Amino acid sequence: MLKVLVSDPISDLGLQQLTDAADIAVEKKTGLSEDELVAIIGEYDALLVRSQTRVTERILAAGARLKVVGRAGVGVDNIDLDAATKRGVIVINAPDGNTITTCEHTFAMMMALARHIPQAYRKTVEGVWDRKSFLGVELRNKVLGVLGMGRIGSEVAKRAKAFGMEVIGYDPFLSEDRAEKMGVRLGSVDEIIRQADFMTVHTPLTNETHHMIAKPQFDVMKRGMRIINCARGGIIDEMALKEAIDEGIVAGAAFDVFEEEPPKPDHPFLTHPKIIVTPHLGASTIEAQENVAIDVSEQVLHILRGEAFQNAVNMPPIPPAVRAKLEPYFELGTKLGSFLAQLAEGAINEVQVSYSGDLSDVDTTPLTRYILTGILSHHLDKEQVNIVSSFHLAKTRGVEVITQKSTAAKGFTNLISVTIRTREGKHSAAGTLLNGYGARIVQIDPYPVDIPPEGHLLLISHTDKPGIIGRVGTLLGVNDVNIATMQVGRKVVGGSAIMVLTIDKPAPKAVIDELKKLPDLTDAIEITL
Ligand SMILES: NC(=O)c1ccc[n+]([C@@H]2O[C@H](COP(=O)([O-])OP(=O)(O)OC[C@H]3O[C@@H](n4cnc5c(N)ncnc54)[C@H](O)[C@@H]3O)[C@@H](O)[C@H]2O)c1
Ligand SMILES: O=C(O)[C@H](O)COP(=O)(O)O
Repeated sequence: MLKVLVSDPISDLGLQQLTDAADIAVEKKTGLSEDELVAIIGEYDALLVRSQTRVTERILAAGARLKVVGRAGVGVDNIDLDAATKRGVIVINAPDGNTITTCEHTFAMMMALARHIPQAYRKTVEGVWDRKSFLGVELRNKVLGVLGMGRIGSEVAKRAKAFGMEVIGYDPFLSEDRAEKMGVRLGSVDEIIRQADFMTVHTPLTNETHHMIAKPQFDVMKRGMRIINCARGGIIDEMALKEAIDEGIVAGAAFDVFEEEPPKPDHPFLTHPKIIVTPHLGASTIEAQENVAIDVSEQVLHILRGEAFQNAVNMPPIPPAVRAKLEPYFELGTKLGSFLAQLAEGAINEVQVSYSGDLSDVDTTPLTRYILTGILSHHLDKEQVNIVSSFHLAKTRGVEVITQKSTAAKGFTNLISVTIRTREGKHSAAGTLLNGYGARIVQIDPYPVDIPPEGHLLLISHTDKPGIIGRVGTLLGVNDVNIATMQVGRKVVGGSAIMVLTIDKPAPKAVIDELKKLPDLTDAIEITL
């Protein structure tokens, strides 16, 4: 008999496929401590959780029979994915089941914010009939900025149109075509903060999105904006938001999620008259809870029975012979992907990968997955992008993936060439493993180079003219940016050229901006690998 432990409140109806299965015993034990879970997890083949149970390395280590952890919801930040991967435990989630529910909560928050409903309710039930203090605003004819146009953001945009709002959306994966079909104006973060009357965030919390709305953004924000966060605490800097409200820049805010959950009792949002809050209720409807439980139960059943499954967020097995051949290239592939994602601007439409030489005689799909992981991790939630999910994520984001093979490798024994196309243009990079010398990037766009793919790189596009290297070196030196190595690549004398510097620590943004102002320099981009 296979045993499944359900350690958080999960819909009974949604679990029915598991409870009805004759070969599976489902046990519900909620509210257990880590020690209590460690003590019993050894008896179970599957563990089902929401966001309350923290699935730690200790729990995974004690799960001798554990084959799968199922998350009835989207975020897997409560599960130690690395530990699960190391122990061969598959982690799956239910990314689609709570999209509409969370979108509707966002709208509930937006309307409550526009009409001061929680504040008015409180006064009314306290016996005060106050019809003067709660003058609201209409949504109609207002501009809604949506940061993150994935599953939830897109649904919010759709509903906003029905309310007569103009929607500006920003998402690195939102193409002009898709935006046009949705009736959404494609904008930048800057355009949204300067133009929107309401702004709602629907991105994962990543290094890039952490505090993406903070003091510098509030300083230039359209006065009177109303802000909603039903995604993850930390995307908006909470303290900077409170100050912006107190200074009259922001008219009000509605938050379902917090940097620390639950927030401390003295958190200023809990008593602020212009901020409304809910306790992470975005996914809490009967329907969403049934949906996510159905999705996760179905996949757990497949996994326990050894059948094909979807929505795994960690590693799948790779045949040993293929792994032996490809493994040395996994890191190079990921770095080439990450390099290009940082270099490219705009929504990615196509990724083209070409394998030459030694690599052409095996199934390179796992390696392509690593390259895509490198590309997608730059914009999506790192915990959700891995070699299992990367193809699926690329497809759902409208990114076409094309692979080619050839036996000739331009003088190298092996060569991986990757080209990314966006609506702004295309960029390519090629890498190889040099016997005894490790990984190298050997081509960037048309320019031959020889760079180890690691650390902090500065890519400077310029015109091939005397003096430019000196000017760049002087500016960096004056600003205490130490150059470790420097290379220059060009196709023709006096034409366009590229300079690649490795620097010991990241250069401040102000220094990059200064670099861009130097004569004959066309662009400067910092890349961290
Ligand atoms: N409050 C809740 O209970 C609740 C419920 C469900 C989901 N969520 C959260 O909502 C968020 C969105 O969920 P989803 O299902 O729509 O995810 P999704 O992956 O479908 O969409 C996220 C989008 O954010 C975009 N993005 C990444 N970095 C960005 C950046 N710097 N600027 C703009 N866009 C960026 C991605 O390209 C992606 O399209 C997640 O953080 C999820 O955990 C919260
Ligand atoms: O990531 C999610 O799916 C949401 O944040 C909901 O989490 P919950 O299952 O704890 O409500």
